[in-house]
Amino acid sequence: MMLSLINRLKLNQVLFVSHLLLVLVIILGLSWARYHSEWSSRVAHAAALANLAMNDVVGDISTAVSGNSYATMLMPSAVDKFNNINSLRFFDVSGYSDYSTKPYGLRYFREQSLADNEARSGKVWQTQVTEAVLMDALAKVDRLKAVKQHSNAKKVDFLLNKAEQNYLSLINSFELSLNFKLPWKQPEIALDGYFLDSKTRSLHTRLPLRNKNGGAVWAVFDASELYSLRAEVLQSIYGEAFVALMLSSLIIIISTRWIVLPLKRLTQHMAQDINEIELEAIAELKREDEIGVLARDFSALITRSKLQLQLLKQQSEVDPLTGLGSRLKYSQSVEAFIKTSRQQPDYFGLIICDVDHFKAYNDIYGHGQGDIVLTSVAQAIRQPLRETDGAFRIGGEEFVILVRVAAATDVQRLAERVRRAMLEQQIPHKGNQQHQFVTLSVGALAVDLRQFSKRIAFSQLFEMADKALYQAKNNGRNQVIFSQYNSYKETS
Ligand SMILES: Nc1nc2c(ncn2[C@@H]2O[C@H](COP(=O)(O)OP(=O)(O)OP(=O)(O)O)[C@@H](O)[C@H]2O)c(=O)[nH]1
Repeated sequence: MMLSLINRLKLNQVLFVSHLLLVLVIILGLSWARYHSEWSSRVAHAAALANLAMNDVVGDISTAVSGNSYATMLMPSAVDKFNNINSLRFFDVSGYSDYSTKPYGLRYFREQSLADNEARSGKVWQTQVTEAVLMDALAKVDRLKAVKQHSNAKKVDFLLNKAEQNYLSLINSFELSLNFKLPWKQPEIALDGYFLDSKTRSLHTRLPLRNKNGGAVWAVFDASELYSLRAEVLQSIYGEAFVALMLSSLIIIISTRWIVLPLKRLTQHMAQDINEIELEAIAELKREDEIGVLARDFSALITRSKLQLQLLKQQSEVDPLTGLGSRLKYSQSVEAFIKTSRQQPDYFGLIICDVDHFKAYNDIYGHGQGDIVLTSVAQAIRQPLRETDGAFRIGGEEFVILVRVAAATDVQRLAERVRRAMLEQQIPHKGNQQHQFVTLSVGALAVDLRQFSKRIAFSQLFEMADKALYQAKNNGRNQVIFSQYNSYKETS
């Protein structure tokens, strides 16, 4: 199916389609590579900017983790600091305090990004709050309340107040942890690495903590701004690819035409009749490339063919035995002969000569000798003719003379001279008992071209001359029977 489709295509179509496919593959490949590198570098740049913005916050968090302290991180000023980081939506801190083996856990989440201009405040909470921790904090409050009943010391008031605050904060964190559902899956990324989540359009980074026991901050940023940049990148790449495709198509069209047009012109030359081909008009002959070679080979072939045709024509127009015109030449010349004759107010003569008893001659003297007689007949015919007259051997021993003369009797006179010229050669012919020499019977027809009707076909004129010849044979041979078109006379 595919193969038959390809076979049906023209050369220029194949060239165009194959080049276009090649160019398409190259443009797609280059565009994809360019998009990939551009997009990757933009994402890397966005991740580096996000990490830079987190730098201060990571410092604060590291200090808090080091001292296992949550209070500073839960203060409104700290939350403001987190809120001020452009596009930060979430972070999760996991690490170990430097002074105890307790795990440290803190989370920040801001519902809406700043991208839609709604600067909502985020929430921060502790993540390692278990019921046991809550019970401990409540027990501490109860203990301090019991102490307060026996003491009015200000320090007890302060400690009780702090314990109550801590308890409330822990309850708050506990509830937040219970109710919070992560909108993202935590990706597996190395420290200082990043990951762009196309589904949620968010950029994830993982930053190391700077305290002794270490830990990491997983931060999530809103990436919608990055995606709008991607649309710009794509648009510019599409634009460049389109321009490249248009330019390439133009080049393909020009180069295809450059190859195919000369071939088309060459085939047009080839389709012409060989005699009408003008070799000088073939511009491709001057080309240096393969088309030039093809054109020169074609030109040499045409020249050779023309020469051979000319040779063949000459051979087919001449009777090889007698050197007179052949039957083919006769049939080609006859109409032209009448047409030329009709331009002048004179006579057209058609003379048919036939060797008498030639079969007998061949039988007695042999075929080779018969051939010599035929050349002698040609000689006898040629003698009285002018250059403008035509003489042909149209059959074995049958000859035709076409002449133009001023008077009808000139045709008769000419026929008579031929007959006599043959007789005068005195070639012995025992089979021609009446005359003893080789003789000719002649049928001659004169046509007055002023009376000549266009409606009469040349074959009818030939029939009339042939009838005269038949009569000459019947009357005893070695004689001329003369007739005229429309009038019929007889001489001997
Ligand atoms: N030698 C030779 N003979 C030829 C050639 N072409 C034809 N002939 C012979 O010419 C003879 C013609 O014989 P016919 O047509 O019977 O006529 P004819 O014997 O001349 O008798 P009439 O025409 O009635 O006088 C045949 O025997 C042919 O073989 C040729 O090229 N060379």
